[in-house]
Amino acid sequence: MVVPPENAPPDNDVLWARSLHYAHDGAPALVDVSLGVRQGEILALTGPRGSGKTTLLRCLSGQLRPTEGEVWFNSVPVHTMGDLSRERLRRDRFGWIGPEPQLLPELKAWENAALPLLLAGASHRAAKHTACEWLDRLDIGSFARKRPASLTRAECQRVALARALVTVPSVIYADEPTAPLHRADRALLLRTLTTAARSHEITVLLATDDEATAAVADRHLTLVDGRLAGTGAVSPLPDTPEGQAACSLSA
Ligand SMILES: Nc1ncnc2c1ncn2[C@@H]1O[C@H](COP(=O)(O)OP(=O)(O)OP(=O)(O)O)[C@@H](O)[C@H]1O
Repeated sequence: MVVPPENAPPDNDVLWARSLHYAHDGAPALVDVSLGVRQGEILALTGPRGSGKTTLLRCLSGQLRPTEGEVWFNSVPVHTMGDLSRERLRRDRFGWIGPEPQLLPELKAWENAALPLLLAGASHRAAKHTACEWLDRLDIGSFARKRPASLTRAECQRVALARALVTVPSVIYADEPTAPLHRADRALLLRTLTTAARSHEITVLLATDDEATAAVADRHLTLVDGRLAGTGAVSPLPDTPEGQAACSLSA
């Protein structure tokens, strides 16, 4: 029998962090943050501007190495991984969408959306097919051959969402993804994100300071000055095995 190490995280959390600390140039941005997130759970990270939401997402996704503390993904330690392994993990298992679409201007919409697949070695044809399917679901299939300069900001943000979803990642980190959008565009983006998450059991960490956006989540955690300040269920969890399983916090 394999005995798990004493300090290993619980098996049933897809993402788990213990006592995270992070300082930007010596200024603390995260202080002693611990959390666990179940597969398929949509977790809202709320809190005022500057409270540490982005820093936490970046630590959990392996973009930043915490100053102290641990991050585990599917019982694998991320905080001790080398740079190459962390890059591969982010490319293959994680998706990211931020407040700005950050598309490559020289690439067409479908090429931007297909990038993670192309970088992972998928054939051009297969990557194009999958990317165009996601663009269709986001109602921008007809713009697949356009470049970002000829798209609106909202359309670019949908391309960025397609890029985050195209590998059907285990976890999507969504950092204020609706911030640049008007109400109708917000609703479509959130609906697509949550529908995809529910149907593919993708875990979503959604950082937002907008109450309406946070309301799509199963649970929320609030950060204040880099510390966890509160937690709660946003809406009743669905009456499914995934829904029943989807809640854990060790703060
Ligand atoms: N690259 C950086 N260099 C220096 N300080 C930073 C950097 N990024 C963030 N900070 C500081 O760290 C703290 C947490 O910022 P962070 O962006 O994580 O918070 P946030 O809750 O996501 O805020 P916002 O909603 O404004 O994005 C803030 O005081 C911020 O000024």
